[in-house]
Amino acid sequence: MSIPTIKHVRAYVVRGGGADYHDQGDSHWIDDHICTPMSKYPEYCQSRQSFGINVLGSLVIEIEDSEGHVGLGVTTAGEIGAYIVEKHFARFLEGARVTDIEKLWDQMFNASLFYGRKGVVINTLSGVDLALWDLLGKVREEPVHVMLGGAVRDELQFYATGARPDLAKDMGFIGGKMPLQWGPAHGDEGLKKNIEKLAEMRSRVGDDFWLMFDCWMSLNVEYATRLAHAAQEYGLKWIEEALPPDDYWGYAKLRQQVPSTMMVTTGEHEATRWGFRMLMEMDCCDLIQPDVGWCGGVTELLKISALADAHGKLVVPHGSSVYSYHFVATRHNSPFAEFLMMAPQADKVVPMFNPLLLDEPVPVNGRLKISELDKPGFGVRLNPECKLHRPYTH
Ligand SMILES: C[C@H](O)[C@H](O)CC(=O)C(=O)O
Ligand SMILES: [Mg+2]
Repeated sequence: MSIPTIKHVRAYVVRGGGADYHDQGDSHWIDDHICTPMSKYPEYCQSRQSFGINVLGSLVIEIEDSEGHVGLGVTTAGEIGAYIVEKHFARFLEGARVTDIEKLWDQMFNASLFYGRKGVVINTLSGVDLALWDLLGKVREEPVHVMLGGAVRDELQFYATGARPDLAKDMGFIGGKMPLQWGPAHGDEGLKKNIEKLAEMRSRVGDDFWLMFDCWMSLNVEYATRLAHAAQEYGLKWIEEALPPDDYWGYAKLRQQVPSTMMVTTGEHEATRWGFRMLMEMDCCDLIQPDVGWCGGVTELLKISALADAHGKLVVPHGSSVYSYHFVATRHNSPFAEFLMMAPQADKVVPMFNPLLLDEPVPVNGRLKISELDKPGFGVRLNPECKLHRPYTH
């Protein structure tokens, strides 16, 4: 039997939505006064785009094999990522067999260790890894979830992230995660407004619908503890990413201090098995949220998930649409998935990577049948109407 080899690697940049889902137009809930570590500067408080949350843009990676199959991966890494793929990672990929995913991951990681480890370099590596899994699926004519061992359930169930949990409930989701709007810089008055918002949502959705706060790295232990206790009365299910990702010590303390009925979650800005090992061994949280496009790709997520399983932690990946769904379908310790509401008013279901991908499945009534994922690879293709820019070649 002959195994195809990788012939060409190409990296493109695209603006406006896609993998960089913060790169939206005006009047979008995702850029409307969300609390961040930059909120202490009044000039960067109202809009995350004002401090550059959308500065990277989407990175699109195509990996073509000797038989003409093309694997596609996308992530948030823009032009920096395109440079790394073309000028550095391509040397390992071209000429390798399409099955060499584990070895290629190791080579890309170790070769970039001196400037990488986390952040945009691992985002880039993740995007390449997704393209490799997509390519292998196309060669084998199998969905990624089949290659990962097969689905353990018939359908996925989703909670929604957005400004309108009440509308998410009407759309069939099991819960709604709201961005926190006020942080320590806004004092007691801000904390009161956060709780008022939660109370209002609780009154709209009733007792049984999950409500969560996404704090996007912006609090400190003291504030997060006070917020958690004040939110207990309104049944907050979890407090997410309350602290900066490097504050493992703070997370460990916070987890001890929140009400016992409330989960502490984090991990969307964490990367690799070593980063997650810190979160787990220090008992920082109850549920981890790796983003498959940022944590090291599917190859690394499998290791992170096995580690989490052994520590009794749930794994509910951050966003990332089909790239998460194929994984969540196959894991017992990933009982549900996230859906990020990309409609500007969070009032309807729009594909998360809109407009970049075609054939991207979306939840219907808060659920997605695994059979919707039964296509080779990740089952999505590039929208030809999106303008791709290839800033570097090799
Ligand atoms: C809403 C959050 O601030 C962020 O944009 C998305 C996120 O952290 C999540 O989906 O989780
Ligand atoms: Mg989050």
